[in-house]
Amino acid sequence: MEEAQTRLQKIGLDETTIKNTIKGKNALKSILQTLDLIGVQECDKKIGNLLYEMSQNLTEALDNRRALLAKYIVEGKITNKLQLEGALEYLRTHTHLEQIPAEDFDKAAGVGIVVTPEQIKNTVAEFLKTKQDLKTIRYTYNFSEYTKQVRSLLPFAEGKLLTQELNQQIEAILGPKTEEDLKAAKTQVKKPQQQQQQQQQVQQQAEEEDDCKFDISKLVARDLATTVNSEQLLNWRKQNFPYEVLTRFPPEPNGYLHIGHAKSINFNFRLAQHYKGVTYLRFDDTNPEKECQEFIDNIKENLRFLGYTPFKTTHASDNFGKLYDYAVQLIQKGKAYCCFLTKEESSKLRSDLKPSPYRDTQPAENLEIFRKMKMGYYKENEVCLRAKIDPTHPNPTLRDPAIFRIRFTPHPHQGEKWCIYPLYDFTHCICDSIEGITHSCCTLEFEVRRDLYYWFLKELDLYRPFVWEFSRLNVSNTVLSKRKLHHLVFNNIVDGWDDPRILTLNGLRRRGYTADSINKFCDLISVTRKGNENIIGMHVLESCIRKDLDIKAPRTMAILEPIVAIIDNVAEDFSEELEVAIIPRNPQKGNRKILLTKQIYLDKNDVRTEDHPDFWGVAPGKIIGLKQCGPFKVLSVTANEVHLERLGKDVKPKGFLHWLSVKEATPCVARLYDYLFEAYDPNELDDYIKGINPNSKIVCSNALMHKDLLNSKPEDKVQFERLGYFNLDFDSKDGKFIWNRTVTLQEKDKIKAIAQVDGKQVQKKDVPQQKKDAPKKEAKKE
Ligand SMILES: NC(=O)CC[C@H](N)C(=O)O
Repeated sequence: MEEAQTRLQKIGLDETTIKNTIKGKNALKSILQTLDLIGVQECDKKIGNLLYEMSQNLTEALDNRRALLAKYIVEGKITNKLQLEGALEYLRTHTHLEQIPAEDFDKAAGVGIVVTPEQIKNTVAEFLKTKQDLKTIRYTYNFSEYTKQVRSLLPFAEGKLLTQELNQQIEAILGPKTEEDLKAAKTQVKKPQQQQQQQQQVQQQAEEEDDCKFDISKLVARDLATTVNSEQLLNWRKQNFPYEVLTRFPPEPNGYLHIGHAKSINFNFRLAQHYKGVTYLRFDDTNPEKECQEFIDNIKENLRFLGYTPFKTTHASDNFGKLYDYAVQLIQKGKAYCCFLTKEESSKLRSDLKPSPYRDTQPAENLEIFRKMKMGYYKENEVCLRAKIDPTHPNPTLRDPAIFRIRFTPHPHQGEKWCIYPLYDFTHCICDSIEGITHSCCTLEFEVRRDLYYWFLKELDLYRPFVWEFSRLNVSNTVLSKRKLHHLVFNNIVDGWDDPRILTLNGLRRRGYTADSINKFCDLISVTRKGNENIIGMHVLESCIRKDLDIKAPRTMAILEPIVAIIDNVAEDFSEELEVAIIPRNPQKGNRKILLTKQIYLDKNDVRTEDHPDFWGVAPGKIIGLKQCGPFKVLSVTANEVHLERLGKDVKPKGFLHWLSVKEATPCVARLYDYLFEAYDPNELDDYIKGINPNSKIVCSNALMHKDLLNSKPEDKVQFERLGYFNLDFDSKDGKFIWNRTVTLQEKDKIKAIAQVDGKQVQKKDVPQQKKDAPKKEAKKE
């Protein structure tokens, strides 16, 4: 490993990349293979990074192009990531070519397009002429927006040069920053540290644009440039579909949707909307053994929940008749044959790159067998229909893949009509084509299948949509693969498909995630072709819901583990009505009333019989605050009772606790959730189950809530002060209230590092020791 590290250092990779590469075994193998292939020991950082990027993007199908790409990089023909992406894109769409035509390839990779400093200068100058308000808004202009816009004018220019030039010219126009400018910047962002951070982020973002983050317009432009359809086919599409952009979301109804699907839904719908086009929901229902109505209904419901209305809902299975006819056409053309090999025999031949003995059966005979397959004449697996492509092809998906097979299983949407079913690859492209889809977007695992997709449409002379793959979503501390989710559900490791700890859309919804927060998350992570290995931290998702609920969720109080407290210095029948804002940030939502009485409940977690200097909660002799009603002195504490004395308002306690009057408290249950996996990336473990967090669910059965909540309905959301945001569970009925904690008020790590007591930062030592998942100290001042 040390040797690997030195080698990666010598090509100028940064330490984090090196660390991650060594961890991800495949990543390391790939870059070392590249270096070995071209015999490079040491090189410029820029070349090293490009070689690295290239190696990470080589799929199996492109492995034979490694040398070509490496040569272009080392020779300085490919000098940035945008060019590299162009080159890769070309190779991906031309895997069938043995020899790559240099001229076409160079064009695709932008070889020879040198953007001179002169050009950059002129373009920036032209661009700034269009910004007439710059002199008025001065340095408060939107840096990231500006960068993005110039960048789109000169896509092959080097990012850094471009931003440098932009900064220089702006300074030349505005002159150096005046005191006024500095003030304006300060009022824009309050904390200088935050401002700095933001600027850094923007800078980073601008640099990352070099990574060829595809935005929607680039995607469409590329489509137009590479369009391959004949005029006739384009006309056919134009006449039948009035939308220039038509996308689809094509789930197979064999499971529940998760956050990764939300990414795809969000992308497909937004892409179409952007161009005033529409999106279909298509059930990719070719496998009746795994599909059922329950999943179909659930997918529809999830789309509704997320706020998307498909222009049409279609079923691949509605095209079974057409697919049958297309298969007949292929047979007639001599491009498909019936194959009687067993599964084992055929996979052996396929891995040995040998042809099937049935490959040369004549079309007439194949037609007859295929007709008999449809009539139910053969048994399951006795025979299948295969496309006749190339048994020796380096891309295994092109080695005479099966396209129709026999299954005597009724279909959830077609009933008993069919006993032969088309397979995914054959079905998907034809359905896309029939539906006039312009952009067929899917995750990168499907990349190897793209050539096959194009092959069918070419042979059948059908309109060809543009296929574009994006990287799959990975989120930390959880798993998203269908197989792993199935395992968790069927082994009762979680409580069903809607367990609030998993990221199925039903789970998220039950946890209390709103559609807005999920869509916001999808916007935030954006859609790129960058490697499938990227993991988005769970905290990103959590911060989306926190922000959303901060402005939506009414504030109230609850107690997880009650203990009675008595205020000694007030009368037996004392009661004081306090009026407080429902959502402090949103005064329009009005006020709520709470009652302070002689007897109240506190949370046991905030109470100790013995004091400790690090502790600021309830302990004998302490001064504490109660939310909304000021300071109290703790007179005594026993295991089940606290005595307090109310103090005058001029005393300033360190922290404020949540409480409930015994007159206003009513029973409820609170479920506190934590990450389902302790491991950041459970997929990396030999056995991902070992990464499970044993304390991911804690149920507080004796909790209390304010009685105002007795009218709550499932899916109502509240903030229990200091405890977090909670969602009323679907199981709440017959007077039983179950609250699921959606998220704590502060990020896990931050809770550990600092705590703010009513707006004031306190040192770490002031923070009480917290048990895992114990109620956390509150972050924000209300
Ligand atoms: N091309 C694709 O987007 C693949 C869709 C496929 N039905 C799936 O659910 O994974």
